Amino acid sequence: MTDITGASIRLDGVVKQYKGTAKPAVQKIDLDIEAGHIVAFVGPSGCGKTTTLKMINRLIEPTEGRIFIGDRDVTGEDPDKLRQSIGYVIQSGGLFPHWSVSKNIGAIPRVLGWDKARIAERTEYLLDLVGLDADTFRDRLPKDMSGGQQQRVGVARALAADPPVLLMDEPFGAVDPITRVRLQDSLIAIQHELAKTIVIVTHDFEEATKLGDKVLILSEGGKIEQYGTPEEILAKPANAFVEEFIGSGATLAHLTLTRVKDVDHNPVVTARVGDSSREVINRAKAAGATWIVVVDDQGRGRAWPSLDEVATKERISDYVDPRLPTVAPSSTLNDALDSMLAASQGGVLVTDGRGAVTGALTIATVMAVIRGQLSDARADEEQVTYSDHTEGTA
Ligand SMILES: Nc1ncnc2c1ncn2[C@@H]1O[C@H](COP(=O)(O)OP(=O)(O)OP(=O)(O)O)[C@@H](O)[C@H]1O
Repeated sequence: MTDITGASIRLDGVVKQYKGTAKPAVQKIDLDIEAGHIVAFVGPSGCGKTTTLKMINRLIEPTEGRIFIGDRDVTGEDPDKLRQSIGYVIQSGGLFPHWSVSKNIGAIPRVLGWDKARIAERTEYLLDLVGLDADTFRDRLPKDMSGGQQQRVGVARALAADPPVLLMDEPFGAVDPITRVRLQDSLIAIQHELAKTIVIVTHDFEEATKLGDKVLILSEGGKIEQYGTPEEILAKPANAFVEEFIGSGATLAHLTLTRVKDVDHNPVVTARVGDSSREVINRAKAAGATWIVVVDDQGRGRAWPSLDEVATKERISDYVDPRLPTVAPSSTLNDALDSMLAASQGGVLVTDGRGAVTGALTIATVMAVIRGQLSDARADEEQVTYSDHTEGTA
C-alpha cells in the first residue's frame, strides 16, 4: 500500500432533524473513520445512511454536532469550498450530459484555476487510473458510453482535485451485476494506489463486506447497531438486529470474505493469434490441459477454446469471446461463482490489475472452500447425531 493520502473523519454528536418532522432522521451519531480506510454504511431503507453521508460534505446541514476532517472542524467552513476538497460520486455517475468526458473531469480543477496543461495531464492520469483509454473516451459525451463507463468517469471526476476524502452514495446501484463486480474491483485497485478515505453508502451487505475495511450497520434514526470489520461482524453480530440484517446466509457470507487471491489457481496455457495450432496443442497436452487461453499483446484474454476447437484450424484464430468470464484478485469467491453462472461455465479466468490472465479458478476449488467453511461452521454448532435425535424423540 502506498502512502495514505486520505484524512480521518470524525462525527461528534451529529444530529439531523428535517423541518416539519417529529423524529430526527439521525438522532445523535458519534463516529471515527480512520484515514486511508474504506467504510461502508449499510442498513434498511430510510435509516439515515444518505443523510449521514451528506452531512460530511454539508450537502445537508447538521442540526447539531461537529464534523472534523483531519484536524479541521469543517462545521463552520464555507460549504462550496469544503466540497472542492471532498470527492462525491452518486448513482449513475451524475455527469453533466452535454459536457465531454474531459470537460466533466476538469470541472473542479477549472474552478480552482488550474491551467489547461495541468488539467489535461490530470485527466489522462485519471482516465488511465479508472481503466478507460484516454484517446477513446476524452471527447465522448456521457450518452455515448455504457453505465459502467459513465460511473468510471464519475469516479475520475470526483478524484480530479486529489481530495483526501471520497463520498460515494450507492455508486454501483444502477449497473448490471457483472459490471458491478468490475467497478468494485476497480475501486479496490484505485484505493490500493491512492489510499484515500472513502465512505460508501450501499443497500447491499455483501458489497459492504467486500469493499469496507469497516462496516457501519445503522437502524432507524441513524442508530449505530455495529461498527466493525466484516470479519468481526460476521463472527460476532452485536445483537439480534445485526443478526437478522446479515440474514440466514451468514455462513455463505463468509464467501465474500475469501478473495480470489486467497485460494489456489490452476495454471493456464496461453497462445497468441496466428500461433501454430499443432504446437499449441502439443504444449497444452504436455501440461495436461484440455483447453487454452488466447491472449492479446498485453496478455488479456480473448477466448478460451477447447483443444478440439483449436484443432479445427491450422493457426489460432482471432475470435474474441465477448462473454469470457474474468475476475480480479480482489474479487470475492461469491463474485467468481456469479461470473461462472452468468457465463454458464465451470471456471473463470483470473487476471492481474491490468487485465492480463494469470490463471484460472474452477468451480471445484470454490466448492471445496464452501464445503470447508460449512463444516467449520457446523463443528462450532451443537452436534446432534442421528442416533441422539431418534433417541430423543423415541
Ligand atoms: N428532505 C427531507 N425532508 C424530510 N425528511 C427527509 C428528507 N430527506 C430524508 N428524510 C427522511 O429521513 C430519513 C432518513 O433518510 P435517508 O435518505 O438518510 O435514509 P437512507 O438510509 O439513505 O435511505 P435509502 O436507503 O432508502 O436511501 C427517512 O425517514 C427519510 O424519509
